[in-house]
Amino acid sequence: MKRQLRRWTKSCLLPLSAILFVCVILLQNGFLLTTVSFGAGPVNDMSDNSNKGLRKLLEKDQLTMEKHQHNRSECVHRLPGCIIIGARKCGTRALIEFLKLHPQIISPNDEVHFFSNDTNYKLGLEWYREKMPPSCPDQITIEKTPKYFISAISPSRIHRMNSSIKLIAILRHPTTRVISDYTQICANKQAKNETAEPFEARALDRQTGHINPDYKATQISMYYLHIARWLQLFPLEQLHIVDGDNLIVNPLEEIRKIETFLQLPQEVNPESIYFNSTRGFYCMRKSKTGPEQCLGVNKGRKHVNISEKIVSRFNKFFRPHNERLYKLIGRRFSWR
Ligand SMILES: Nc1ncnc2c1ncn2[C@@H]1O[C@H](COP(=O)(O)OS(=O)(=O)O)[C@@H](OP(=O)(O)O)[C@H]1O
Repeated sequence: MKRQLRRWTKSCLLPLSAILFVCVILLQNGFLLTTVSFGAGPVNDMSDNSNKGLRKLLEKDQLTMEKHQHNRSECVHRLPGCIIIGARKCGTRALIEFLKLHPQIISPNDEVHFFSNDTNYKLGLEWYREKMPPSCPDQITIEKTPKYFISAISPSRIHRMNSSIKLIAILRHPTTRVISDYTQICANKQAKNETAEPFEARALDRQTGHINPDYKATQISMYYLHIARWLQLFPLEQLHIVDGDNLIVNPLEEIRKIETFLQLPQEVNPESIYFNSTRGFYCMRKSKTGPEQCLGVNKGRKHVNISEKIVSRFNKFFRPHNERLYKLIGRRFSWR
């Protein structure tokens, strides 16, 4: 019996180890193939994403590239078909960068300040057109200058250029916007080794302690006043308002609404927008081989500390302005 068992073990052990060996080789090859086919490019950079996401992105990019191929001579400098008018510190940069992920959206890298700046405006529309990157026939050029939002002269100048142009405004909680604005002023002062005046000195009336309505940052957040000026010339259907607070937490939702507004197909690939936990914001990957890109450190700064008492005074101050805005645009925001 013992001898029989030993003979059986001997005869089985050899084929079993051979099978095991082959399995290990196959497994190794399978693993290597996976790494090679999805591993090209900056996989190591994409800490927040899986290989599956990258594969989808590569496939979609390929299809999109084929669909939007153009003869170079058709692509020329064109005036914008849409302008992001502001408001400052509401997420205008993030918005345009996300929109540029769409193959049919093209935009200059810098703010042009054409309609809000008399010196630039005097240079004429040809100067402005040249500032736009070349766009192909199925593309729309979008320019963004947050200053237009508050500039009294910009709506009529834009209207004169193109009365059917599409406009995008982005708004966020008005008090948060004021604090973000003041935080930026402090950071700019600090960079020059200077100190900014205390927030209270700028934002509150020295005698009464009430909100100072003449403080520029407060004025910008009185959205009703500015939007009303735009709507004197442009119909509401031509103005899309982005929820800047939602853009921070759900950028794709806001981008989809803009694709609809601009009558573009939904082609911003969800895999190209992802949350970067180190930055605490959504970042993007602009091309299949490009690295991940987050906005600069001047976006998403830690806000200066403003007391609860002053914050609630601001919230109360903005309430009637917000209500007037809701009535004007037929839509509410969840600003408390
Ligand atoms: N994805 C992403 N990454 C970084 N920052 C983001 C993003 N989405 C929205 N935001 C918010 O954008 C705010 C800055 O707004 P703007 O770009 O309009 O500022 S500026 O007026 O052009 O200086 C900035 O405001 P602060 O947080 O107050 O700095 C951000 O909150």
